Amino acid sequence: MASGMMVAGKWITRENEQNQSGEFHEIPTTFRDRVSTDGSSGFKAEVGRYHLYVSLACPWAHRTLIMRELKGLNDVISVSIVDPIMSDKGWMFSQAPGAIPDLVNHAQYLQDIYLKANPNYTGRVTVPVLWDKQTQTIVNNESREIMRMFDVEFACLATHKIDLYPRHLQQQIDETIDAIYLPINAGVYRAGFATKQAAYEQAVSELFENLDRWETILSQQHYLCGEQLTVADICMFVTLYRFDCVYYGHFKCNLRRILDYPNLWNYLKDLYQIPEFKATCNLDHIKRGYYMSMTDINPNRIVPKGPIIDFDERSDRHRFGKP
Ligand SMILES: N[C@@H](CCC(=O)N[C@@H](CS)C(=O)NCC(=O)O)C(=O)O
Repeated sequence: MASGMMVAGKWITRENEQNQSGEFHEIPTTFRDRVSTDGSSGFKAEVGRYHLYVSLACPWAHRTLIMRELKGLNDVISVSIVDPIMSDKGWMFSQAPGAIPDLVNHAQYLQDIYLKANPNYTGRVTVPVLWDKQTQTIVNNESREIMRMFDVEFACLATHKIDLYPRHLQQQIDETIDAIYLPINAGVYRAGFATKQAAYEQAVSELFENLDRWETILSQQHYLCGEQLTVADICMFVTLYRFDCVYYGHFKCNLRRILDYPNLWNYLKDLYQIPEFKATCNLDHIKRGYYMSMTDINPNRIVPKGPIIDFDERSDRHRFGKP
């Protein structure tokens, strides 16, 4: 997706992440500290201390925003939203509709934040980023860990007492998040960024086999881990929400649309209609973010007008009762 990365604190145009077989591989993130309720990790959960940098286009960042909304942490953790279109220096702050400039560090580019945390930084400059205003550093830039921190470590400061990682389901939730990651969440990218036919076909086959499997599971239960909404559903939602508008066309994931799966489609609408989910959804940022930033696969940067999808249409998930 990106145009470049940092090497020893310098921005360079990045080599593609495909290997010899044309398969796409993610480079792992590097800031892996942790906020804790009691501060024993060196980063205590406190009101106003942390800032979250996100892109509304990015599904990984989207997960953390949903968690922040669902927990009622909006007054505890401040947020900046980058411009939807990636610049040739990576993510950029702007006054674009739906964007929120960096009022904490007054940076122009997200790379400035990484450099502030580590002037010799080597790696990708990705969202989400959780920034500590007190020690002036990045605590963590891995969405799954940030979600967990918001849910568990910030629970004492949260205004909504919802538990999205309940103790009795933890193992099942972790297994579910792992199970959907490679074939579904990353699977769409593996298909979209494949540079060899075989790599593309492999990714698409695995993706749809897994969507078929979850379609069956969701015909029998309300959520991925049973009758309770959990963090695993947030992980699934961010991919399903982008699917028909972006992944189907732009990433060639076109065996079926989510609209063609009765259970996945109703599950998606059901989640979207939860106000805290809806508040984080911005199809304009998503469509322009993907179609205009990824010029390798869409060189003319044309953003399609459609499809027309009514995410507000009534969902049939009430048949499982109230959550
Ligand atoms: N493992 C990371 C992945 C985050 C990620 O890949 N973010 C993308 C946007 S969707 C990004 O910022 N890419 C910029 C780049 O690779 O330079 C997470 O889950 O937090």
